[in-house]
Amino acid sequence: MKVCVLGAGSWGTALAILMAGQGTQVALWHRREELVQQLKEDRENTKYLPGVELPSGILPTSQLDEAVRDSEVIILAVPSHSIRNICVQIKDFVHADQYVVNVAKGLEEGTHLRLSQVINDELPYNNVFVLTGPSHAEEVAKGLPTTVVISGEERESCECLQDLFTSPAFRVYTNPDMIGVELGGALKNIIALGAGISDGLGYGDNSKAALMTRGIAEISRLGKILGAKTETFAGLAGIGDLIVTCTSMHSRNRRAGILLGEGQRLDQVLDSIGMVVEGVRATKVARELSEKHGVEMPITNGLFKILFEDADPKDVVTEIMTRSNKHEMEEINSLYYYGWN
Ligand SMILES: NC(=O)C1=CN([C@@H]2O[C@H](COP(=O)(O)OP(=O)(O)OC[C@H]3O[C@@H](n4cnc5c(N)ncnc54)[C@H](OP(=O)(O)O)[C@@H]3O)[C@@H](O)[C@H]2O)C=CC1
Ligand SMILES: O=C(CO)COP(=O)(O)O
Repeated sequence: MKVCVLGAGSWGTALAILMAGQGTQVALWHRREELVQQLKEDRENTKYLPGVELPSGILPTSQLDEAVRDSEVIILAVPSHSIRNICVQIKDFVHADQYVVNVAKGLEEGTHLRLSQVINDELPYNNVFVLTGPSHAEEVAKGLPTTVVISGEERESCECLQDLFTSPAFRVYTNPDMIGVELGGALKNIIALGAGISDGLGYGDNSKAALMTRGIAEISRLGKILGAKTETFAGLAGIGDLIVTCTSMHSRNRRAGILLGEGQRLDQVLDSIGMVVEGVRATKVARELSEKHGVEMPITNGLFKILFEDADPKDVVTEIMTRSNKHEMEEINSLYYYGWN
């Protein structure tokens, strides 16, 4: 199969390396000609993924129409806020039989749409898929064992893409729950910012475990209302991605959180990370969704106050910790289930 990857940031480049390593021909599109020239000359993405050689099967290009027209599979690897724009740019030369695979993790600001819905809006005749899960670009590019999930509406085409992406070091599972896998990928970034803040404040492993566990609880609460299967949040696209993002120094969300916890301002933090920190926009959208649907999301709410209302992270932690007492599972299952009246 011929493939194009739109977006030569860290994830687009790593996926191109993965597929080219298996003999697939990959057009790697980037919007800036100077970066394309640098990729061609050095055979390395020194800005976004330094230290990994680009296999010969990768063709860097700034010609969007050529890259798209020649491909059977189009992989969208730009940040979530650019997904609609890239679809608008390609809609005149996309064919209905081309598969579109989104690998970005986020929700659209304003509309609250999941990214597959945004893509469907602009490319209504294409089959849309999502590839997600615990997968830092730096490790995938080095061939370190990784597991992810692919989701889409048709089982057969999902399995076909499962085969395309699978390698001995990259194991792909299918999951038909598009809503769940997309929400898991988008919402874990909020909790990862929180985990970073906790680290930046000098809090310990207990605090991080609390954030991760109560984080997946609030993700599941919102996800259930939005139509996801709660089991999905116990899988790779849920707790799996949450674990990797909250614990890894590769995570831009966690690193941004650390700097915030150390007292830096959001604009300074985003400048110094220099790559997309999806959790910031996701926090805004998730907070609006939680208000719209009346779902309690104390961690997301706290993050919103830190990011957009200049709240002191320590005060936010105190506020979260001193809410009224609760049962652990009350939001998800009836207490009768546990044998209590
Ligand atoms: N990095 C990772 O490990 C993983 C990332 N993801 C997700 O993949 C998505 C992309 O992340 P990642 O590659 O890491 O991001 P990076 O910040 O590394 O790179 C983003 C790339 O997108 C380009 N870009 C930004 N806006 C536009 C636009 N409007 N049109 C065209 N190109 C644009 C940037 O170009 P320029 O250089 O010109 O600014 C840059 O090449 C995110 O949603 C992220 O959550 C998912 C799994 C793993
Ligand atoms: O989604 C990711 C890993 O699965 C990447 O996370 P960051 O954007 O926080 O680096």
